[in-house]
Amino acid sequence: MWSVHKFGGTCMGTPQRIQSVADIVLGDSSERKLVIVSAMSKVTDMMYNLVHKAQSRDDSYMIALEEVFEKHMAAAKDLLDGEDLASFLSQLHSDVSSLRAMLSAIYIAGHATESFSDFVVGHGELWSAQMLSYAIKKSGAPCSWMDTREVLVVKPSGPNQVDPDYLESENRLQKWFSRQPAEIIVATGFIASTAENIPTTLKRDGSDFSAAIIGSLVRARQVTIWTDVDGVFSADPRKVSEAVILSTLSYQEAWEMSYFGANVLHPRTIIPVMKDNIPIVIRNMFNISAPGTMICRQPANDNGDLDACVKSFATIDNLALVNVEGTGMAGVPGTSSAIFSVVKDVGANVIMISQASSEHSICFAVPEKEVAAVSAALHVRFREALAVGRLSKVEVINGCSILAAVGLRMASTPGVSAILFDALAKANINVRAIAQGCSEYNITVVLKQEDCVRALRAAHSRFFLSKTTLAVGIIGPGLIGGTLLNQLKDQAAVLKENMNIDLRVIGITGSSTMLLSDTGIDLTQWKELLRKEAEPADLANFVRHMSDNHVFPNKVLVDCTADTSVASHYYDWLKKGIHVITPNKKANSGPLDQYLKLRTLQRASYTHYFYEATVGAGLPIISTLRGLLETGDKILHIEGIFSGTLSYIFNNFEGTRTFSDVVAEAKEAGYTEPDPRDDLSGTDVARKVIILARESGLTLELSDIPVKSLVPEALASCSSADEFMQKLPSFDEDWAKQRSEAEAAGEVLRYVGVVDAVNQKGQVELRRYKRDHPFAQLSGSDNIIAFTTSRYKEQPLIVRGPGAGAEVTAGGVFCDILRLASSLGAPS
Ligand SMILES: NC(=O)C1=CN([C@@H]2O[C@H](COP(=O)(O)OP(=O)(O)OC[C@H]3O[C@@H](n4cnc5c(N)ncnc54)[C@H](O)[C@@H]3O)[C@@H](O)[C@H]2O)C=CC1
Ligand SMILES: N[C@@H](CC=O)C(=O)O
Ligand code: NA
Repeated sequence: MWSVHKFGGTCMGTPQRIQSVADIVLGDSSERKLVIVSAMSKVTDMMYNLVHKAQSRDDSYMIALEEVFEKHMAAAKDLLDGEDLASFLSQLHSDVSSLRAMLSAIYIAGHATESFSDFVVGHGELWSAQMLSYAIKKSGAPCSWMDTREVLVVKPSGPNQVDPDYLESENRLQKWFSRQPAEIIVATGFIASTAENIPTTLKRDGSDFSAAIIGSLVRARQVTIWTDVDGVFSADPRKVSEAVILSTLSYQEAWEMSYFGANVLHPRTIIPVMKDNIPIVIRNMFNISAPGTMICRQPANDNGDLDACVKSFATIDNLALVNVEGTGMAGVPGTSSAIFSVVKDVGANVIMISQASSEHSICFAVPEKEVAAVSAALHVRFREALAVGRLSKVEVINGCSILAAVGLRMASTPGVSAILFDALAKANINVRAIAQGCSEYNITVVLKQEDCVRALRAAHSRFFLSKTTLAVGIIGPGLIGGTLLNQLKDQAAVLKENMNIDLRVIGITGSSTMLLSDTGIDLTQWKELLRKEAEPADLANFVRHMSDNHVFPNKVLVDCTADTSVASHYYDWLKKGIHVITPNKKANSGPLDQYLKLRTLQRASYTHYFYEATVGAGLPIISTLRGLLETGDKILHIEGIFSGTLSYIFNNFEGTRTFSDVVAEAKEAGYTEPDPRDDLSGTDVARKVIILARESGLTLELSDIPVKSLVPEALASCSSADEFMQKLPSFDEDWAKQRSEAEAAGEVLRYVGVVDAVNQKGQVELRRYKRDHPFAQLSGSDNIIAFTTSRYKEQPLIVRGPGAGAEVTAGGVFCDILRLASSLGAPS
């Protein structure tokens, strides 16, 4: 069976590319191959220019012809050698001499007929086909070249348009094959002849049309059109960076899309293969690994998914709507015919039409540059109807664009238009007019031109992005925020590949600068970008940037600060539909009424609020507690070491080491709060106790928790964390004394927090434990949390492990992001 390939001018642009084309052809294992080629890139223009020069009596056509000759001679010398080169060059010489003679005749006459011109121009294809066939023969494969003017017969069918004569062409082709039975045939694209054997061309449809006609004549298995793009995109990639290459398209879909200027074939080129159900594949010769887009009758990826019904989106700008309105139109046959005959007389092209069934108005879109003439002509034609009020107005609305959704399977699938209009509504886009024919392949909406790209992105993302695409905004790229960004950078591709979770950080804000992106910041250089390309930080603008983004369906703000004022906004963000994730303890340990309001909103909405890292960093503390409560267990008592910093300090405050040294180490290791006094004062532990108490149903305020502070009174009023750290050594002796007293009693110091659910109390204190107590066995920044519950009564449920530090905390926040993705529908 035949396989047909077509290579355009870009693919044949240089000798190296012609060699690659030969390699591609040789790599196709089909039984027989027919390869259609265009002229080398720019050659067709050069040839038209020769004719133009000659007929305008410009004798530089001679030099221009010489350039054409040189170009092909140089390419052939690069590509071929020996006898092949010699015979190609001799043919080239003889062709150029006859061209010289013909151009000279054109020069003298000052005129070229269309067939003269077609004869000259067609040489580009004759030469490229011969060069390629020699290049293929070089490898030993049997290959002939075909001058398609000998077989392809066409007749003019309109201005700049021809129709193939299939019967005659097939007869001639069979005769040609009987003379030349080679396995590989390289044929000239674009050129053909009339029934009277006069050279002509396929006009604007060019070599793609040749490939489709010949594909149909030989009943090819497949026609592959090689170009320089990976295939057909779901939307113009210059406008929608998320656009994807479509793996399959139906003939009708390709048709619809080509109308909108998508990089697909001209509709006429599809007709010849369509009648025989021959698939056309569009592939990139510069990226052989890309599978391309297959255009065929029955697209394969029919997975029944509603979202997959729309194949692509396209837009047309610079349109105007004309609205003809009036009570006198309803039920009067001939009104629309009168309107459109006026439009036809003006020569304007109607791009869409819409009329509601009440028939009181009819509106249609025309190119903006044609609307003045259309409007003037309508006013003249309907002067009387307007004067007596049968028509109330002929209105022009300039500055419009069309957005069209194309997809064969939209037909008879309920809900597709609902999704489209919902996406537009969410992006706050006003639709001015709508049209959908009953074939249902295309839904067209007219909107304001300035809204068009936004509308395109909103609609495209709704249908093409995975449901679990999450736009992420990071607030506070400090130790935890920065580590999280790096973890996201390292894991994003894996998540996308394995779980279909697409995480895009579209904003990062610190306290002085912020970095915004509509589609996703390059995380490999976020630090550098934040330094170089950032703008002054403004939290309100940052949040607006998130909520105004209509590319991504789901958004999450991750608060990695320790700031109370940032935490005070969670309620508003959740109200806006933005999910919130945080390791910041301020919201959950702040005023009880605000906490309860936040949690009530969270419960009532489908917007999520996750905060696992607020207690025990990445350790599963909140989730464990939730699991117990939600399955009906009853919390009696929670006791533990909740501070990574204080755990580290007392685990390492041994021997000759001073207390202040160990505190400095904990700070250096990233365990402390931004201000280490929050740890030493016990406030951080008290906040965690409050968070767990409230999670367990207790209604306590932070001030209800008695706390033993380890901050010496004299240092409580230090103006900065640095001053505090500098003055801390003066208290080392007091600490050494407390430690030796405990040691003398065979005990260690441990700073613990307690939730007493039975008595509705909480407590934070420095206790002494015997050396064999589990709390005395910890190391590093370990936290240990023991849950005593109705089910875990004899032996508590214990969670233990590092409870502070950049990697484990950021990991805990990351886990919450994935928990969010999973509640949005990500696979498990
Ligand atoms: N370090 C740890 O092991 C753990 C930390 N956490 C929590 O993580 C959060 C972050 O801690 P770190 O990263 O260690 O602190 P950090 O001080 O290194 O980072 C905080 C960042 O937030 C920025 N920031 C402060 N206010 C801001 C505002 N209003 N807007 C924008 N940015 C602002 C700061 O400039 C800084 O870059 C804290 O809430 C802390 O309690 C939770 C569990 C463990
Ligand atoms: N500073 C905190 C960090 C975790 O919440 C701690 O030391 O535990
Ligand atoms: Na945790």
